[in-house]
Amino acid sequence: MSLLLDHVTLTYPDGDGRLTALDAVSLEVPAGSLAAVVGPSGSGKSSLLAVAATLVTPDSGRVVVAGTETSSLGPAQKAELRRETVGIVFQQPNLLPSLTAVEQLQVMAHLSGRTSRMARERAGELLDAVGLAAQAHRRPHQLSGGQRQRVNIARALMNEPSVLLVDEPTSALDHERGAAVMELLAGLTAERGTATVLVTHDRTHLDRADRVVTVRDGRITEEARV
Ligand SMILES: Nc1ncnc2c1ncn2[C@@H]1O[C@H](COP(=O)(O)OP(=O)(O)OP(=O)(O)O)[C@@H](O)[C@H]1O
Repeated sequence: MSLLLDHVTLTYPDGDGRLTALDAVSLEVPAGSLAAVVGPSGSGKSSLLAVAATLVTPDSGRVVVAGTETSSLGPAQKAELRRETVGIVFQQPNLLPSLTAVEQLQVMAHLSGRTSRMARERAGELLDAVGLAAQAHRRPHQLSGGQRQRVNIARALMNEPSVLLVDEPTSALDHERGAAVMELLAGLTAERGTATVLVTHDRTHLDRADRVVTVRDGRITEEARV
């Protein structure tokens, strides 16, 4: 299931006028593919992710998440769609300090009404997939920054999302750990068939993306393959 933004325009109030954060942006990300979105600060990257996540409603244009056209959905339906089909990896892991890695993942599953057994099995499988099987019972302060980011990624995959939205995943990591996280995201995208959008201003790891698009002043342009 893919993600489609079709001529999406988003404006914010700006003094007496409006600031155009996204200007007729179109982007289609097929299942199993990773699109990197790069651009300078203030270009509209976070706005693009927020619209794709259905957290912000655009002024015009269509946002189709895993086959569901979102413009006619109410807030509760959007929340349900997000819970069921969208995984979000924020820049800062925002892990709960008192919970172990495996518990961070189990919390997600409980929120969507899965049984404890299903949650435990899936959490274990995902921690293994991100290379943290041995750290499953560690709390955030017992993990490195790179390991915390891996827990963050595994947590976003708990509910088997069709669409994975990732915000600056490598910005707090050194080069080697950043490269490993990108490698992991590309691998998970292909294995699990997510339509992944990764926003970054760090151009160092873009070779792992299937495609790279640039946002500048709210407009999107496709780059030649890196
Ligand atoms: N809630 C808001 N209200 C008003 N203007 C906003 C709001 N959010 C973003 N903007 C403006 O919209 C434009 C795009 O911002 P956005 O955060 O999407 O860019 P960005 O590329 O993610 O930047 P950064 O890399 O710094 O996070 C900027 O001019 C920003 O100031």
